[in-house]
Amino acid sequence: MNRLSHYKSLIRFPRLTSKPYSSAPSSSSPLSPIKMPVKPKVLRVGKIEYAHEIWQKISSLVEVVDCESANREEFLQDLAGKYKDVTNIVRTFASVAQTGRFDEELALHMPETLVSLSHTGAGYDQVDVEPFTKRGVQVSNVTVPVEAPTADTAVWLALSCLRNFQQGHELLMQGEWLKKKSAGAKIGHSPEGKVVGIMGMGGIGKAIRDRLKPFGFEKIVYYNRNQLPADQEGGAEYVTKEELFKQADVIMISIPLNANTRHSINKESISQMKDGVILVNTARGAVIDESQLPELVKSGKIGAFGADVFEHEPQLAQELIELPNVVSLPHMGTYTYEATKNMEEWAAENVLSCLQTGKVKSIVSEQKNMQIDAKPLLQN
Ligand SMILES: O=CC(=O)O
Repeated sequence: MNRLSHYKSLIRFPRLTSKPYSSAPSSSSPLSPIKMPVKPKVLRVGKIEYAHEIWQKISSLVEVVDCESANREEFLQDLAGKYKDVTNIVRTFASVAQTGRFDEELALHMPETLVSLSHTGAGYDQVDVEPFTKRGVQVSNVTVPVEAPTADTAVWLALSCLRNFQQGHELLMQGEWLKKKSAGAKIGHSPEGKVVGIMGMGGIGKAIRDRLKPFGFEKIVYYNRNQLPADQEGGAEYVTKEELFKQADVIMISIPLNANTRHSINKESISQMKDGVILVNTARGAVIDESQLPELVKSGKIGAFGADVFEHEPQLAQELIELPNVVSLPHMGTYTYEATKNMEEWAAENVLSCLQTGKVKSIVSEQKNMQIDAKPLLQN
């Protein structure tokens, strides 16, 4: 018999009202169960490029629909219409162009049947977790598959910045090598004697640390909300943020974007850094107040800036990216076949886990204490 015909009652949240949260439980309290029979239905928002095998499996178990809403307005309408009974949503980073951010407004329009929202990426700043928590919706992101490719990108940017490789390449393309009989770029620096400071020692920060170690930097220091247990520090030294700013010649930014970190790297914090500091950002553009960067790079306070992410991407501050000591990439941190496939599979596994156990596999940190009355959506 088709498993779809067996469905289980789910923990649910209060019905929407004009003040939907007034009686909603907090993230640390149990959700009030409203029993409701639900037939699992997964909504995919954004294109699946490579993870076809696992989606075939999910499609054999439950109904899977692809979001066809042309824009946010239509999506809001469709959530009350053709998507009114979805139980799980999986979304991609690029789909923000289709639906806009998953903010409070979207959370309030989500169907009551929704159990989980899975983001296909590490950084889930496009999702405001709190309103989804208040509605009892589990939010998951992708962790492990993102770490190595993002760290590779960070290392490439750091070396390019240290050695002025981008400037050398541009001069070569302009025929300057032949004319000048020398590289023509500003003389670079070796890792020798330099201190690396890693801001944010999560999975990506650790992967950056491990990749930079063999290059021969003098020391790697890190700042994190909490010091890691000694066996996880991997030879990096825990310091305060101020101490990191004071010591580091190369600062690798690997912190999530949220209300606390937005613009946390700004003129004031940069003034605490060494003159000529190299800044590398593979996190999110908006953790830096980008408007202040051109002046700081031109003055030499920032020796070089390497970035895979920009505050208003894909819109770019032309004045910034045209500077010879700014190395820029169009958000390519995980832009490989393998990483994309692994990330898509991880997000799909979150959906599958929720269907089979009632719990997503990698819940976001804000929801770690959320009590989940896990009931599989699928009967085994
Ligand atoms: O930017 C990439 C990600 O957040 O995974």
